[in-house]
Amino acid sequence: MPLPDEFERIRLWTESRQTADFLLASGVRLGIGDDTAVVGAPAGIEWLLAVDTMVEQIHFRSETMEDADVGYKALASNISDIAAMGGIPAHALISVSVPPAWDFNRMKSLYDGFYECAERYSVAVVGGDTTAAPSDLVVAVTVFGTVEAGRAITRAGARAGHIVFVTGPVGLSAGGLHGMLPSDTARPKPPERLIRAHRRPAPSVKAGRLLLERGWGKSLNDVSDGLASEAWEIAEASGVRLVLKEASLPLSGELASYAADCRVDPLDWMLYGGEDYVLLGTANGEDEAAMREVFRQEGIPLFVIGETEEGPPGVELETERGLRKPLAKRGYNHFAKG
Ligand SMILES: Nc1ncnc2c1ncn2[C@@H]1O[C@H](COP(=O)(O)OP(=O)(O)O)[C@@H](O)[C@H]1O
Ligand SMILES: Cc1ncc(C[n+]2csc(CCOP(=O)(O)OP(=O)(O)O)c2C)c(N)n1
Ligand SMILES: [Mg+2]
Ligand SMILES: [Mg+2]
Ligand SMILES: [Mg+2]
Repeated sequence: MPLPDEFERIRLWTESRQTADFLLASGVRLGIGDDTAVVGAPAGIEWLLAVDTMVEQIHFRSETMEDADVGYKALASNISDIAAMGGIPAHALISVSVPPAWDFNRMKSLYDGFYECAERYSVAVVGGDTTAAPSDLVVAVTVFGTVEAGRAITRAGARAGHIVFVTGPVGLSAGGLHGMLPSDTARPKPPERLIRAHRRPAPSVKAGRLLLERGWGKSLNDVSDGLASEAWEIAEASGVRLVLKEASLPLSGELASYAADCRVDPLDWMLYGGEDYVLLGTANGEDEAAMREVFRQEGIPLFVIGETEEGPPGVELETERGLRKPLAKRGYNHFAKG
C-alpha cells in the first residue's frame, strides 16, 4: 500500500473525531477542510487567544514522553493559559512539523492524545497546519477561549494585603522528569504519580472558573516555568511583593520521599521546576474561609501559601523559623542569561 500523502494524512488524523452536534454547539459553522474555520462569536463574551509550542529535545524526548502524551500535553498546556484568565477553553488550531522518524502511526498516536485532551475539556479542533521537518517534531497549538466581557483575571490585579494561593501541588512534574531524563549516574524510578504529572498535566479550568464566577480571583497566572518565576510575574505586573511561606508550600508525600531517594531537595523542583500547570493567584483575605469551603465541596485543591505586601515588586520566601530571604527570579527560561 502506498503511504498516504499530506492531505490524506490530515484527513486520517482528524476525521470523525468529534461529532457534528458537538462542533455545532461549540459555534463551529465550518471546521477542518477549508481555508479557515468559521466560528460564531457569542454576544457578551471576549475571546482569549494563546499559542504554545512543544519542540522535541526541548519539551520532550522519547525517554520522557509516549507519543500520545505529546499531543495531550501540547493541548493541555494551552488550556492552562485559558484557565489562568478564568476563561472557558473552546477551540484549537493544531500545527505540526513532522520529521521522518514520526511516521504515520506515530502521528496517529499523537492525534489520539490531542483528541483525548480535547474531549476531556470540550475543545473543538477546528483546523491546523502540516509541514515536513528535517529532524525534530514541532507542535504548536493555538487555543481560543471565552470569558465574560471585562472579567478576565490578569497578572496585574494583586494588591497589598491579599492572600497568595495555588490550585494544586507543585514540583511533581519536575521530579518525574528528573527520573526519566537520561543521566550518567543511575536514578531511582519515579513513582507513577510523578510520571503522570509530567506527561498528563491537568489544567485547573474548574478552579479558574470558580475564581472568576465568585469574584475571588484578583490576579492569576498558570505555572509553566516554575512557581518562583510565575510569582515574580505577578509581583512585577501588579507592583507588589509576594511573601511565600516555605512551610505552606504543597509538598506531596510522594515527591518528598522520591526526592529523599534521589538525595535532592524537593524545594528546588517545587520552586523552579515548572510544568505544573496549576494556577497561582491572589485573593482578598476576607474571602479565604468561603474559598476554602467551596473548593473543598467541589473537590478542587486549594493551598494558601503566603500573602502580599507593599514595597518594591519582588518575591520573598519565609522559612519555617520566620526568616525571610529574597526568592531568586529563576525558572525555566528558553534563553537564560549566560
Ligand atoms: N514570538 C512572540 N511574538 C509575540 N508575542 C509573544 C511571542 N512569544 C511570546 N509572546 C507573548 O509574550 C507573553 C509571555 O509569553 P509566555 O511567557 O510564553 O507566556 P506563558 O508562560 O503564559 O505561555 C504572552 O503574552 C505571549 O503571547
Ligand atoms: C526533555 C525535556 N527537557 C527539559 C524539560 C523541561 N522544560 C521544558 S519547557 C519547560 C517550561 C515550559 O515550557 P514553555 O515553552 O516555557 O511554556 P510556556 O511558559 O510558554 O507556557 C520545562 C520545565 C522537559 N519538559 N523535557
Ligand atoms: Mg507561552
Ligand atoms: Mg501561562
Ligand atoms: Mg515559559
